[in-house]
Amino acid sequence: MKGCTLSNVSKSFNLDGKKVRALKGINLSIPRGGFVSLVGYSGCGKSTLLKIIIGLLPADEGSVTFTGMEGRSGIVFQEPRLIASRNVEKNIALALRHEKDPETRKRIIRDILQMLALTPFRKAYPWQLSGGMAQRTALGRALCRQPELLLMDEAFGALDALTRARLQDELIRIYLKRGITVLFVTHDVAEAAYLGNRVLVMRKAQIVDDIPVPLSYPRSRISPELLSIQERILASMARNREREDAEKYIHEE
Ligand SMILES: Nc1ncnc2c1ncn2[C@@H]1O[C@H](COP(=O)(O)OP(=O)(O)OP(=O)(O)O)[C@@H](O)[C@H]1O
Repeated sequence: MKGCTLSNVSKSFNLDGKKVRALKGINLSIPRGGFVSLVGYSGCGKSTLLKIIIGLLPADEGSVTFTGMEGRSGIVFQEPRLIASRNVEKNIALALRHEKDPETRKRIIRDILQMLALTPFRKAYPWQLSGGMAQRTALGRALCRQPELLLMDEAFGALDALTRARLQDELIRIYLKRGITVLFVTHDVAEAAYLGNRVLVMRKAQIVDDIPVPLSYPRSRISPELLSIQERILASMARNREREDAEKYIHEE
């Protein structure tokens, strides 16, 4: 299968002298061209998983391999992380430092600005942008290196509902147009179901459920099919939360 495969990936951290297990024997296949959403309660290991895939953190055990892909990845975080002294265009250009040809660089930046409706704001500085524009700039910075795999870590989590809905639709448009592969971490079950063609549920360092979303794009946010998938995700998370509470209770006793 073409795509990104995680085999038996584990990761622990030391926190105040205690070992915290962030990932435990993760096995996961993200097919090329897939849109995978990942949900789970805070601290279950979602961000660690993304950081290992993109190479920001090494795994303690296991491997990440790309088949039929070169492995070019881009990541967008919850906060846009823009450089305050650089305007939109220059923030995006930073990701293109490796591109030696100035004409190619200009063309890529122009296309990205246009695609994300940022052209009129290309000279604006981060403090002059709305939250949505700043996040679109961060998305532009990730996209200009033409990633095959786009990793999104609660990327729309800080936006108001309307801006968030708009950016979700923009992301679907880009996903369909560019044929990229997306791994999208979110706390929002409705967002996970609306965007993904598969929703993974994580609990305590492990993936415990894999729920397909067999609906074509564009989707209705309120179709009975989508709502029933949301119910299924919520039920899976609630089941896992109950198990967690029961384990805590047994432990405390
Ligand atoms: N650099 C670090 N040092 C120590 N512990 C860490 C570090 N990074 C993560 N952890 C721990 O690893 C676990 C998983 O963290 P991670 O950030 O992956 O969770 P998450 O599911 O993304 O949480 P959230 O939804 O709140 O962002 C947590 O218990 C966290 O405290």
